[in-house]
Amino acid sequence: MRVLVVTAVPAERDAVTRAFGPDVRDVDVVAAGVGPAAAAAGTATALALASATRPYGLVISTGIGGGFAQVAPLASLVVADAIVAADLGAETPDGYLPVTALGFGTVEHVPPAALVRAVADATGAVTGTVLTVSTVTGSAARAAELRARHAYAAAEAMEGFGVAEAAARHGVPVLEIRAVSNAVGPRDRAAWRIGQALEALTGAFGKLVPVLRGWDGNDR
Ligand SMILES: O=C(O)c1cccc(C(=O)CC[C@H]2O[C@@H](n3cnc4c(=O)[nH]cnc43)[C@H](O)[C@@H]2O)c1
Repeated sequence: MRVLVVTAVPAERDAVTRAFGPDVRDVDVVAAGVGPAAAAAGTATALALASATRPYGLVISTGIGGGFAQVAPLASLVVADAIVAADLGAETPDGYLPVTALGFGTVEHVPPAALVRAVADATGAVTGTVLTVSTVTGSAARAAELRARHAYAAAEAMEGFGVAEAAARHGVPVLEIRAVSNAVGPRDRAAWRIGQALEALTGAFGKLVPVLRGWDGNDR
């Protein structure tokens, strides 16, 4: 099965490809850019091009991400059992409403449960909701607001929902795997551990190859 791995930046792409030996041929890794729009555009382009020759059987959104400290500490791994757009909606006097409450589109994509379990078992990743935002959370109040709205939120990043939307448009299942570089909350760049997170990403993908090869595409 052909697999497309989508990261935001080249450093994440390189961390993934470092995990692969010369025998790994059916995995393509692209750095599509930061944020949901760039991720969706890059993923949709790659899927469309491949559909004319050898379509992809799976898309994986991956990279560094913020961890909700209660469940995902620094350098830990998170695999999404739900990929949720956390700021796609409207601000109202009664609080935030997702676009689904306004009668539009979707705010959640659900990866194949059997594959999520296999990835978690193989990598030791925590399983939970990964939130996609367009603005990195920068305060404890915002982190608490997100956790109150998404009780199973484990991580926050900026690309997963965009990748998942493109994958859904092409009928391809999606995963999101994040390596925690920082805690979701007050902005403290000195506390970010991007290098350690990239090392964890390489370690995770080194363990994923047999899982991906063994997955038959069924969600059970
Ligand atoms: O606060 C800052 O100045 C700052 C310092 C370093 C990186 C950033 C980013 O905006 C990184 C966004 C990039 O990395 C992913 N990412 C990593 N941690 C988080 C997070 O806590 N919330 C959302 N996204 C995060 C994201 O997927 C982007 O690709 C800012």
